Amino acid sequence: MAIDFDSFVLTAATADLSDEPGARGHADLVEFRMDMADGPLAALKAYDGELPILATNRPTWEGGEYDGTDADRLTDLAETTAIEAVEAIDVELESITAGDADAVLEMARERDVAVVASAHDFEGTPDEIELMETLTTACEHADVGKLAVTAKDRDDTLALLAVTHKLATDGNTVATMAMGEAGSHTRAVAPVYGSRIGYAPVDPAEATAPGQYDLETLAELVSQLE
Ligand SMILES: O=C1C[C@@](O)(C(=O)O)C[C@@H](O)[C@@H]1O
Repeated sequence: MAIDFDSFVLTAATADLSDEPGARGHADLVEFRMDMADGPLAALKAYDGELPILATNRPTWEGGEYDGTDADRLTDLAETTAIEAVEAIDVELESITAGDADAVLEMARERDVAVVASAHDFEGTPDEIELMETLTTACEHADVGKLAVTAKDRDDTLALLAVTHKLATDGNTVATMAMGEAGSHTRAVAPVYGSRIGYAPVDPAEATAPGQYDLETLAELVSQLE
């Protein structure tokens, strides 16, 4: 597998691959938000940047912008695994547990592409037991289990950090972040507790989730806290 997540991977999230040169100085990986892009497969095939790619094709039902059928969405995602620069893909945990993602998972495995199984809560932060269950299930199905919640206060962020710490110290590869203003600091702090992916836009005006820092700021904060 070309990319592993054995240490923290700073990821520049974008819908425009021409952002990549601006990300090189700080990022290890580019998350290409196919669902927010025009002609995403053609853009990926034409990509000649230096950073490897994590391909994400987020549906509207998981907070993204892809509003076609799930079968088409996952077929497009599967197609990206044949592209040299694509070293990881993001698959929604809900698609995985429903059995809808079997073909894309199999393709990724065959082509040695890493899988991030992701779950999002755009409304709030479930209790610690539920966070633990969701993230554990995500870890069971993929190389990285990812959980993004929406924090309203410090109780929420602490619960997320506690679960991150528990699962990471048990040997799981996790990525966590709390969205929203109250959660911003977790983007810098969660890596200290074992989170292995941090997402940030190259251009702060183009954030892909609420509460993100820009790439340069996140790079600086994470390196200071290490
Ligand atoms: O799932 C995630 C995490 C994220 O939502 C965040 O909060 O940084 C940003 C998304 O681009 C990415 O796909």
